[in-house]
Amino acid sequence: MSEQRDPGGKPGGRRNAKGRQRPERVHGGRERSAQRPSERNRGGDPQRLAAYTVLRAVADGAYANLELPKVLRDRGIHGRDAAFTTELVYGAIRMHGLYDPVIAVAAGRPVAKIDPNVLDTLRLGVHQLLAMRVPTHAAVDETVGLARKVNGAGAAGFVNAVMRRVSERDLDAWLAEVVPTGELTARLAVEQSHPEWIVKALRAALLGHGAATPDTVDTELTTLVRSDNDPAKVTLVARPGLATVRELVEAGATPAPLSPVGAVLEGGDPGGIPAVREGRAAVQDEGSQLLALALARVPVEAEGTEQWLDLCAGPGGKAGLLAALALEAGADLTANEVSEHRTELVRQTLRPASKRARDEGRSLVVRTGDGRRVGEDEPGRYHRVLVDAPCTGLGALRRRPEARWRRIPADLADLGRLQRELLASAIDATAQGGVIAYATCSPHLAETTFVVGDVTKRRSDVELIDARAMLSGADGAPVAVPGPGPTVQLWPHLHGTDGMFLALLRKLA
Ligand SMILES: C[S@@+](CC[C@H](N)C(=O)[O-])C[C@H]1O[C@@H](n2cnc3c(N)ncnc32)[C@H](O)[C@@H]1O
Repeated sequence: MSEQRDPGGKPGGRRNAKGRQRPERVHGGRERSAQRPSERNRGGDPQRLAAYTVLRAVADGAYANLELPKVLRDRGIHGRDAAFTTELVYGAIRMHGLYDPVIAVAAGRPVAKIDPNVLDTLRLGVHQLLAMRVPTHAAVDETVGLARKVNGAGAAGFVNAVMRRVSERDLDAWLAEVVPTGELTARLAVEQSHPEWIVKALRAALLGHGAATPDTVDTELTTLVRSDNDPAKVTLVARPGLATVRELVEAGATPAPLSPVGAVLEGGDPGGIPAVREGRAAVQDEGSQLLALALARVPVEAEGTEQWLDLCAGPGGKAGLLAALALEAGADLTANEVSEHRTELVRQTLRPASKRARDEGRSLVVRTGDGRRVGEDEPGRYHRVLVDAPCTGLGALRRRPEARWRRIPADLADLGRLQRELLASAIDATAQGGVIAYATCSPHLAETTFVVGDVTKRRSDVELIDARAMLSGADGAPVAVPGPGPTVQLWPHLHGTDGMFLALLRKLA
């Protein structure tokens, strides 16, 4: 959980020289306003109102990472105020697996019996009380003000009572109250706010990928699920031949710890960097960069121009890097995507590379199509094929706050079928001696080693190669990956990347 100060404070209150809100009275160590909540701050402040709006949109199916920037832009919320709103939104969504039991105790009723609109207001308030450095009086008063505006006067009284009860204890005391005793997975599910099936799946994945032993798994699992609640750093990729890491460093970033084409932006808007604005560089997780680089590094002998294929390319992050690498290598790239909308996003991403491809007489094709048909339609045509398969995204939970609550175990069955079909099609589409990279942003065994094992055991025209040997860090040294190989699993708590999986397969006769 991160700490973020309240930038706004209470409208109309006394302020110190730095513009900070001054408490009217200090009461038993807690700051309290002299007015009753019903008389104070009747409207809620713009940041909390914006956060509430995003939470309601997410409840209706929106994605926080898409909705929040829109709301911030529409309401003219910038700088520290935008950072405060972001922390409210991400924290309240991520952590409601912990906050809901707290709210239930404080309200004296299960959260299922609380109006969902009011519950979202309370989640925002509880996040301020238990995880942010917002003074108690401001957290209570502003949440009551927000409730009055968006939930009505009756609800505001209830919100006031619940907030006051929550504010009577600190985080440790609430953890002692609501975290169950017993199995670690059940404890972590509440303490670190994850559905328990995900905690169990991550435990199995740590063991199955060789990142933990039965002796170390409890410690590794605790660190891993904690890291899902830490905001991911903004990592940039300098697409080779179009931008350089140096250019990004000169714009304020620092070289990334792992990826030779990566840079970390500690603060500020990536869109303010010319290379990013022009599509020569982009925001991209370091793990994704390492995977695309690994596929490009595998030795392949091809007659004529190498043909590269990104089978599931939307929205185009890896295709953007692969296109730049293909141009550097004198290869052609086809980027395929089943959804028309996402194909358009790939097209936009590849615009700078497409221009260069045209200038150099290279082919860079972006098209819409079902990847499951490509093997049959274009057998043996490609020399390097990426299958960045649709998956549960359990390795990227820190980026998508609502994802953990949307996924259900049943998703694995449908995804597993699609993943197997896409991988089989990719193998069919690969020329003899060519290489296939199967990747997911999930470490779940059912989407990673089980898929690769099932597909490879049914066919004799493919063999696994050591993906670890193709993973080279910023200094040229191998990236340390736990486990016996030949597949690679990256971990947020070990590598600071998304939890990306990579298997490399060589096509035989
Ligand atoms: C994990 S995402 C790929 C991310 C992408 N490689 C990137 O780095 O931006 C998986 C993509 O597969 C697409 N997809 C799903 N089913 C597909 C199919 N049958 N054929 C091709 N693409 C498919 C999804 O629409 C989604 O865009």
